[in-house]
Amino acid sequence: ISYESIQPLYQHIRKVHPDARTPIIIVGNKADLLHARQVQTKDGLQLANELGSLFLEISTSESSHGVCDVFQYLCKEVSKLHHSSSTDKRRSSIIPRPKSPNMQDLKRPNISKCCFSAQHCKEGTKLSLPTGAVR
Ligand SMILES: Nc1nc2c(ncn2[C@@H]2O[C@H](COP(=O)(O)OP(=O)(O)OP(=O)(O)O)[C@@H](O)[C@H]2O)c(=O)[nH]1
Repeated sequence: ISYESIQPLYQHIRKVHPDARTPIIIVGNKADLLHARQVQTKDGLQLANELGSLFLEISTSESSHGVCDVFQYLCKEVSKLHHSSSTDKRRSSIIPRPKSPNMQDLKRPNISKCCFSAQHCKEGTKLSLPTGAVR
């Protein structure tokens, strides 16, 4: 089951991105199929706790909100990282950056809005986290 591949996947992500701040969220789908559940919520929460990630259970068949929450959370976390790393760079830079945007800046997508442009995602959707979720 996919639950067992989370740990090796996590190791791979950490190896490829040694920067420990890469945001990670573990998502259990098909939460509506109660009778077919193979992973208990407490096991998902425990694994997420060990890996320092967030854990969510969603059902894509019931609504798109859960999926939106996942991407909204990740977009916000990446946006925060992006913001803090550019602030760090500005602080440590000896050579001042040009004030007008260069071509690279114009080509860069606005990651903080990547979820809000999705058809079913509403700006301001609140994340509903299960009790005991980390972070
Ligand atoms: N009941 C239910 N069915 C779902 C949900 N999400 C996906 N499915 C169904 O599961 C089947 C497989 O979905 P896919 O999108 O192909 O997912 P996959 O990752 O390729 O396959 P899985 O191994 O099932 O995860 C499809 O018939 C979907 O309609 C869910 O949240 N609830």
